[in-house]
Amino acid sequence: MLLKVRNLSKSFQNGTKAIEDLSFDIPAGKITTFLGFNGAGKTTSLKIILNLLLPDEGKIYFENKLLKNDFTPLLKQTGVVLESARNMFYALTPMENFIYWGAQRGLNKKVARKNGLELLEKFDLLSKKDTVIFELSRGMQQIITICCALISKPKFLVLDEPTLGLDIEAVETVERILKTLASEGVAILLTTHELAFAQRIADQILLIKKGRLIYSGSKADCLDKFNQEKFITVQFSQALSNNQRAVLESIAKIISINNTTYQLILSNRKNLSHLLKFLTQFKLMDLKTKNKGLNEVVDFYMKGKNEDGSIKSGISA
Ligand SMILES: Nc1ncnc2c1ncn2[C@@H]1O[C@H](COP(=O)(O)OP(=O)(O)OP(=O)(O)O)[C@@H](O)[C@H]1O
Repeated sequence: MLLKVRNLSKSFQNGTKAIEDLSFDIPAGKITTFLGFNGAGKTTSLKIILNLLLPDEGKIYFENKLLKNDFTPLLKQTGVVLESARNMFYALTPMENFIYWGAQRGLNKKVARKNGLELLEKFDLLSKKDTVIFELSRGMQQIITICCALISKPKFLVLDEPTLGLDIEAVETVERILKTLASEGVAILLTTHELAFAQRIADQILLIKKGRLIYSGSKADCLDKFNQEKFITVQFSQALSNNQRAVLESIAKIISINNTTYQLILSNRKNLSHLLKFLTQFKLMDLKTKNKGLNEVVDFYMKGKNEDGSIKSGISA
């Protein structure tokens, strides 16, 4: 495991308990997405990991070594993109920024230039190497920010709200870049409020509520467990008889009927073949199934409700 966080807690002087007893792992080659409402404790956690803030309690292990007072082994291998404009010098070109940020990381000009050129080429921005940052689009600026964070080829990349203010195309580019980096073995930890982006990009999810971790695990497991119940909408060509309805009800729960359209919940996947067999005797006008996404998962945990407003399914955190 690249990074292990154990029992992290932090309160501020004004009495705010920002995080409490957080434990999680950040593996290499995966994108871990930190989700939670404003004030949940995401930035505080990132700051502690980056040694910008001291925890009251807790331990951090990097490559299985406990970091005590010296975070250098972690910081040397970490690139950071914070949610602000302070990641770059806007009056300088990408190449000048690479040389500056490279020097901060102990790289000489030649190596910084070489690494910078490689990154620009990889992310299709070679033609902008000598354009001042001010003159680049917001999306390009964000890519250059990520390149600056990657200048010394770190194993770990931390990004706070990397898609904030970006248009769809730029979000897609950031997504492609982060997925490429993860496939090359970089461990990525990012915060985001954009759940559709998180759903596309996350391998792992950390869900934090009022400073406490309420879900930690793979996105696939999380969605799979959450989708044990299948939501199915069937439109028949004509209304069902009472008998037919009773048979349908013995297979799936009918949650609403609108003319010939039935909304069903199938809580047991074994009943799927029974349902399909039942449906083959009818002329169907439409059939839809809907999987719950991360937005429903977050709603369930954060607001305590699920799709139909009740709390009756989900996973235990
Ligand atoms: N320096 C500080 N002094 C006092 N309280 C703070 C300080 N920094 C953060 N907090 C409080 O700690 C809690 C967690 O804040 P944090 O910034 O970590 O949340 P967040 O999840 O990153 O929120 P956002 O999504 O808005 O960035 C909040 O209640 C916040 O007001």
